[in-house]
Amino acid sequence: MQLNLLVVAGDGIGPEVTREAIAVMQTVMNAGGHSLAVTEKRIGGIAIDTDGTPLPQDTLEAALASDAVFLGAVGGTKWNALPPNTRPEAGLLQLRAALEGFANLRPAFSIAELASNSPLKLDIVSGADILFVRELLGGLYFGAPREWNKHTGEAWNTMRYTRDEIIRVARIAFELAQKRNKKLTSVDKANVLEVSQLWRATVTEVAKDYPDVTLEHQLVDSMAMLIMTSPRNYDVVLTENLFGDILSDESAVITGSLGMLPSATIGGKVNLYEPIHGSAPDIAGKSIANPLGAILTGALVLRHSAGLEAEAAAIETAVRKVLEAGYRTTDLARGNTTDFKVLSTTEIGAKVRETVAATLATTA
Ligand SMILES: NC(=O)c1ccc[n+]([C@@H]2O[C@H](COP(=O)([O-])OP(=O)(O)OC[C@H]3O[C@@H](n4cnc5c(N)ncnc54)[C@H](O)[C@@H]3O)[C@@H](O)[C@H]2O)c1
Ligand SMILES: CC(C)[C@H](C(=O)O)[C@@H](O)C(=O)O
Ligand SMILES: [Mg+2]
Repeated sequence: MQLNLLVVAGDGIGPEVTREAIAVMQTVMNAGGHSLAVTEKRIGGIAIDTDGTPLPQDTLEAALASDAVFLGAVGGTKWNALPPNTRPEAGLLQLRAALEGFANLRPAFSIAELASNSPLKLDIVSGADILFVRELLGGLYFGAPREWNKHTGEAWNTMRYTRDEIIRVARIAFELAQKRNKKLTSVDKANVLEVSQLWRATVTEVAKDYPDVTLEHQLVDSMAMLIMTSPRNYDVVLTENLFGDILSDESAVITGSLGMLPSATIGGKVNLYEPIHGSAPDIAGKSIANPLGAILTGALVLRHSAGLEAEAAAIETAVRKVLEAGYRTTDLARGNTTDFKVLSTTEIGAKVRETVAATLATTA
């Protein structure tokens, strides 16, 4: 098969980690007689600098014409003073809205080889495997009115959801729970917010169609604590947009680094794939960024947009084998340094490619 992938690498470490992810995908697809046709376009700060807008029209058109979109990261200190609607991040939000994907799947898992990387105790993280389903097109991110009134010194945003927006993302979460451990935890703030009361009532109603899935509701503040104290209690976790943004970064603590976690956004016209981390201005340009989250995002592209399950699994296995062999990026290099070898972004990417190629050659 041929997959037409639009790559928008963006800013900071975005291009560094994206390069490695695409190279791994190319290796795997070529080995299986498939082809990955890559088109590259600008988004974010780099697009502001060259085109005067964070989402140029030709990027948007190429995205809508592609089979899938892969985004590295956007943003950086250079553009921090801009108002929200012209910042690099606005380009990403416009792209998400245009592609219409509303279910952002964010796995957060413990990897045995990295368990000692987590500040959490081994017996707490070991075996944890959570799938966040984060609603991506609603809530405070897109609700109107929104404004910072400089004259009155007031600012406001609107957390808004419709019943239909909640139903469609809840259905995806329940269907995923059916294929996993049949447990769904819905996160809200229903003790304070009307929008959360609607969320809870609607999810409870949708649950009637999925009697094999156990539904529980959890308030977001206590959930932030429970995810750290008992991550193994959770299977699929359904959240509105902002709660999912926060809880998924927090859950990177289970894995040991924000640089490890992938995401896939489904349900719209074209799927969008992004590692969950940002442009990491503090480490950009040093070739020390961890590309494994981006590489695992590549596995999600193959699984959800190319139907290549075995190839996706081969990438995930290769990442584990590279860690098992003791290779680490700087963010993962905690503990006794004689136990592992620290590699650069490009070096660890090459290790994943070698490993996946060797695995595919033996299984061919
Ligand atoms: N999808 C995206 O494009 C996206 C996501 C999050 C943040 N951002 C943007 O990124 C910029 C920086 O935000 P931030 O600093 O709050 O978050 P960040 O995710 O960029 O970085 C947080 C911390 O994690 C580290 N980190 C992140 N990814 C890493 C990786 N792959 N390897 C090693 N270490 C890694 C960074 O060095 C930093 O110390 C902001 O402009 C923000 O808006 C973009
Ligand atoms: C950059 C920003 C718009 C984005 C978000 O808040 O969704 C990021 O934090 C993420 O997690 O993908
Ligand atoms: Mg985030």
